[in-house]
Amino acid sequence: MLDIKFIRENLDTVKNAAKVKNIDFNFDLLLDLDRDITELKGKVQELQEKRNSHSKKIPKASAEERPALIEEGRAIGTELDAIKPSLTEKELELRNLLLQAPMIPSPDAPIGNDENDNVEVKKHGELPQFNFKPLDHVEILEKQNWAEFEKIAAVSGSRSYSLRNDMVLLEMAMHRYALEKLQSKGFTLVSTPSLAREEALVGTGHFPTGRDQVYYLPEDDLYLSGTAEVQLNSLHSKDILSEDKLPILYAGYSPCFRREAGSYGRDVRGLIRVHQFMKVEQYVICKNSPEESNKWHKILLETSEEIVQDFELPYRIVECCTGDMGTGKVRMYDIECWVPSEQKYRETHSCSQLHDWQSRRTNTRYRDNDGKVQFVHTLNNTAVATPRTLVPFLECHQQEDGRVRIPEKLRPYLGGAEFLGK
Ligand SMILES: Nc1ncnc2c1ncn2[C@@H]1O[C@H](COS(=O)(=O)NC(=O)[C@@H](N)CO)[C@@H](O)[C@H]1O
Repeated sequence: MLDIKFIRENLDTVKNAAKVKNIDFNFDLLLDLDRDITELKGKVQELQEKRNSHSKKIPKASAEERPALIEEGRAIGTELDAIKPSLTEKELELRNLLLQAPMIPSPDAPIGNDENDNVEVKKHGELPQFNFKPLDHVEILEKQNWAEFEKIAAVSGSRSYSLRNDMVLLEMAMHRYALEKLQSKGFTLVSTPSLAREEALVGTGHFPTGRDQVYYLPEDDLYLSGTAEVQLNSLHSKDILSEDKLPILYAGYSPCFRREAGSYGRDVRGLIRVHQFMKVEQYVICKNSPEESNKWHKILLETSEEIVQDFELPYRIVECCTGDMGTGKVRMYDIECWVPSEQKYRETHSCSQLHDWQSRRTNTRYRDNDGKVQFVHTLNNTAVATPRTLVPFLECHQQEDGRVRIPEKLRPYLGGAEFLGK
């Protein structure tokens, strides 16, 4: 969320942010509301002062003056009561609008419309060359009895899957590997619920615009979050942390749920786009400094690169353009891993810095060493998300005999096995 003062004083900058992010935002309505609220607050203040000075006269007044004075005081109170509901309504309307105002993107972020305008900034790893006809990930899974789709779809609906046998162990090995790596880098491991209250989804920026992507449980007024970022981002809501406690590094581990509304027909086969998946999430709260945010953005990205390299997957990094990064982001990189059956790179990680856009929503602050209270900066990145990561993994490591080679770094988590499958 932006500071309304910032918008008043930098209207062109904020209008440009909406333009380059293709966000249709009604600044005139926002500023009209802002003006109305300022006027109404002025009126309330004036009436309260009038009522205070007025009420002081009553004890000193004579018996015949008193009834008129009391009546006038009552009239002021009635006028005040008449203003408050519309002031409250306009303040709520302004807040809801402010929640949709776009964060200013980094001047270094590429300007563009959508993912086609994302810029490739790095490529790593040789693409696999097969001297046999490679299978796609669904064929590998079915050949090895490593997953089931049809029967579970009859039970759980579309975009569901169940992993079986060694695939369950491989998925856990990937998460265990990522969690241990993050722990070794000083991250606090946190298993989080997927259930979340509305304000936690507002806190990350998933609400108000992304409601249609989130499962809702009306009886309990709870939501199923699509990422542990939601829970981690509200853990310190309303806190005033001390600077020496920063940065806070969390590795969140949770089931993630997504409705994938609007993705009808996309990636309907297999494990790329499902309704429920597991993710290890890197999440950082740091001090209010663009340099500090850039430093952690780089660390988070490099950590995920290490994991992808340890999985021996060819990948590229793209910097997301302004039209693809979303409302709250300052800067965002995706890691995309090579999927042979599609002959293209597919997103497996998303690494973002948001400065104080989220912390203004959760009111997460810190007292700096000069005693000044400031909003923190937040960042997040995927460490590993399955089953999507299994797709490049199975396809790139498949052998002609149908087995799948296990990269050296993962073998200790799979009883030392060099291959899975028969
Ligand atoms: N519907 C889905 N099915 C399977 N995997 C998914 C799905 N949606 C996202 N993912 C995985 O989760 C990763 C992170 O999702 S994200 O929305 O891009 N980003 C976040 O959630 C951030 N909190 C960083 O993790 C994606 O890169 C992808 O690997």
